[in-house]
Amino acid sequence: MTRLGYLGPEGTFTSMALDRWPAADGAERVAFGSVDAALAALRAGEVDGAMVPIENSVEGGVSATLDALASGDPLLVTGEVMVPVTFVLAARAGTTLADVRAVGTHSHAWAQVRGWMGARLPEAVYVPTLSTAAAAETLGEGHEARTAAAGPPPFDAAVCAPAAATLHGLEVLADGIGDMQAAVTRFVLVARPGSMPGPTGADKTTVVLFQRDDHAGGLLELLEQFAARGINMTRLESRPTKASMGSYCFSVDIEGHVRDERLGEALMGLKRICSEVRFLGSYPRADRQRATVGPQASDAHFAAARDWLGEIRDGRA
Ligand SMILES: O=C(O)C(=O)Cc1ccccc1
Repeated sequence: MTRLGYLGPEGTFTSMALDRWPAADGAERVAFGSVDAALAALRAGEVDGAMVPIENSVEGGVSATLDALASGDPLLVTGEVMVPVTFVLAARAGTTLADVRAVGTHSHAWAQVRGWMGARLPEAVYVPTLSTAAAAETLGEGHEARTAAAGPPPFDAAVCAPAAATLHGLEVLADGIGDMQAAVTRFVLVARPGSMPGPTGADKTTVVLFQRDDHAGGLLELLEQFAARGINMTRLESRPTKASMGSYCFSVDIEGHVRDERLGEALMGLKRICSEVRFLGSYPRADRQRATVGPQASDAHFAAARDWLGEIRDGRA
């Protein structure tokens, strides 16, 4: 049976992403406490795939995921899932808003309820937890008994999904507390290199680019490889390589599949000018939106240009 890891426990937004992933039907779900743990288990062959958060429409990239994919044994993104995120403030029965002195949740959730917290609980102390559902679980009935934790939970309320509050028998003190009601998180299904989904016409490709050296216009040179071939970018982030202060790599999502001519040409261009190009996969877009292809950048245009060059080289033109 296929084993799929995810950032758990049950009730996280990541578990909801797995619910929406058709291939997860009938698979064994294995919860991990962190993105690093899930990806380490995948690299070690303990699971066949892992669902992890990568990007949020309010807070941006999930650094733990971007960094874990940018280094270590190669992994491939094989699909993406979008999940609308709505947050509740949940607590043990009998707790009122006035009792809440400390709030536990995942750092990405905290960043998305900052406005509500500032207005309604400005004095509340933030206690980071490994996931939103882990915070809810800590407040859940019997937690102390199950974990032999000494003393009460280190917070009075959790910011989590409504389902996590229900799962752990918590009362909802406030719902819809996200600062942006339309917040969406993007999750990716990651696998060990092997089979890659074929092109569908509505694909995304993820790469991490490492510059050869630091010089004026360096980033522009990388981006020109996409611009010159009519490739649209959907995400660009710089992340520290961690080697030294000021050393960055660029994590990029582009529209299209590595089998598309324009993408192949761009990746070859990048391979020449970068010290390393880490290919992290081509996979169908969650919204099935077809790629924007710049003028004269279709496969047919590239094929015609290659034929023309071939004729010249062969002395036929
Ligand atoms: O902690 C969770 O529930 C997660 O799945 C990570 C997360 C946290 C906040 C918004 C989206 C995903």
